Amino acid sequence: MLEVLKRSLEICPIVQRGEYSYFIHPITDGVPLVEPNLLRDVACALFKALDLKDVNKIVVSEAMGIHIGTVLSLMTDIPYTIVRKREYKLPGEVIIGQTTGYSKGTLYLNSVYEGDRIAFIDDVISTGGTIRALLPAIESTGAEVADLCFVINRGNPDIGRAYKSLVTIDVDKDGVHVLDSYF
Ligand SMILES: O=P(O)(O)OC[C@H]1O[C@H](OP(=O)(O)OP(=O)(O)O)[C@H](O)[C@@H]1O
Ligand SMILES: Nc1nc2[nH]cnc2c(=O)[nH]1
Repeated sequence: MLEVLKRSLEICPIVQRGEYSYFIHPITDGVPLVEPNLLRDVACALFKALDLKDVNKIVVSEAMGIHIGTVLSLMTDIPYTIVRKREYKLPGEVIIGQTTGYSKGTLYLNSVYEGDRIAFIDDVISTGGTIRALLPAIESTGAEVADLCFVINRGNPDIGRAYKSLVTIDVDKDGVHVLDSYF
């Protein structure tokens, strides 16, 4: 398990965004091509790694949490909501400031309510800025984040609580180096 993910990371291209070495990978970018066997590898590992007991909703973030949220939802029959970069002004919408290693923006959380037990998944964690902003926003609704798992962990940031990652990587100008994996 995770051999397909690890191999795909070791061969993925890097581009410089200023000082930031940005890896380009099917799970985090949708390019190069998203191969079905990679999606299956990731979906099965997420399903095995996450504690989904009594979880009634999956939360993912736009854009690249969406394909992994879709496959996990299909496997588990648990519905999911997407934290969007667009405002809807629906009742209960939570507005969240997002800062990553290379961008700043605003996110909008909908469809999470008091009493929900949430599994949060995302394609990558890097500075942890996004999830540090998202966790209190989800909890402000009265929901509980039961478990959270990132497919790729680059940087291993402290987010104030335990979290899971399928693979931990280091990135430099030469490429991606896989340091650790959950399975
Ligand atoms: O730990 P952080 O430094 O906050 O980085 C992680 C965030 O970066 C990526 O999203 P991005 O904002 O690039 O949006 P995208 O999914 O639309 O590419 C990823 O999906 C996370 O949400
Ligand atoms: N694709 C991609 N997404 C990221 N999100 C945070 N860092 C990165 C990165 O280096 N590559």
